[in-house]
Amino acid sequence: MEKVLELSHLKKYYGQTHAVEDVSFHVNAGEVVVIIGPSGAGKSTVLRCINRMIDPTDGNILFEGQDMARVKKEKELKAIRRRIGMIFQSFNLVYRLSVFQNVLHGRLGYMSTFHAVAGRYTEEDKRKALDILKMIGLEEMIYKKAGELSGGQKQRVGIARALMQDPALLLCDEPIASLDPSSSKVIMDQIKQMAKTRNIACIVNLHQVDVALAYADRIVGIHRGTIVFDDVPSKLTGAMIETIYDAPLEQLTVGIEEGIAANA
Ligand SMILES: Nc1ncnc2c1ncn2[C@@H]1O[C@H](COP(=O)(O)OP(=O)(O)OP(=O)(O)O)[C@@H](O)[C@H]1O
Repeated sequence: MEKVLELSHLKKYYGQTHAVEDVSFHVNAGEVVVIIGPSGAGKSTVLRCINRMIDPTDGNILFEGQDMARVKKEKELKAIRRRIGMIFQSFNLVYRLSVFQNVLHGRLGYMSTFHAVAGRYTEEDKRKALDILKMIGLEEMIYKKAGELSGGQKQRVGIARALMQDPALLLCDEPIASLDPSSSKVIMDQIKQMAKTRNIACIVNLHQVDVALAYADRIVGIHRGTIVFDDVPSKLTGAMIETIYDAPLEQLTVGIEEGIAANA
């Protein structure tokens, strides 16, 4: 399998706080890797280091053969980031703009500053946006303002925007944290389907262990900035969940019972 991303000894320190201590793992094309861990374990920090929203303290971030950690020029970063889509808990849409315009924003990284500012998208980009919106079941919403959609619909627009980038890697930071269970299922189904049909490597940060078990090809468990588990879902035991969350199972409320039942 083709390795899309490889992290080696990634570290991120904020003064005395070691947010990420020594993280190494990889993601293959078409694979869904779910990162779980308690609040403050370092999950978001890992994702934000990968696309250099924040600068790592040390380590390597090999993406499509290039070390993201060593790229200094903004122009080079912009070129690499085109191939990394990001999906956020808070959607990060422009609510006063239409669904269609929000989706087209996925092409901004490919345009000159002049064309981007003027909103000059090519006919091909517009066709592509329409195709993706159809695929994701939102074609009837294209002229609606993004702010008028439900949470689940907003996140589908977020997915469509990421797909417009033709990403090799998709980073999803708590994509279902603000959604109800049925919308969560739709979003997780679409992320998984995208990974498989378009051969995109996906990293998904999640709080819900049951969802991780249902959707992950591999689960990475982080505890205090360090990886304590990296394996297929069937290997995640109750004892390991206690280690990751540093608490007895009965005190945990992160979809543990459902998760254990699914793995029993
Ligand atoms: N900008 C920052 N300055 C200082 N400390 C930070 C900063 N961002 C994160 N941290 C610290 O780094 C650690 C890891 O935070 P991070 O947000 O990555 O955790 P997380 O696992 O994503 O948590 P959650 O599930 O609650 O989002 C925490 O101790 C946090 O307080």
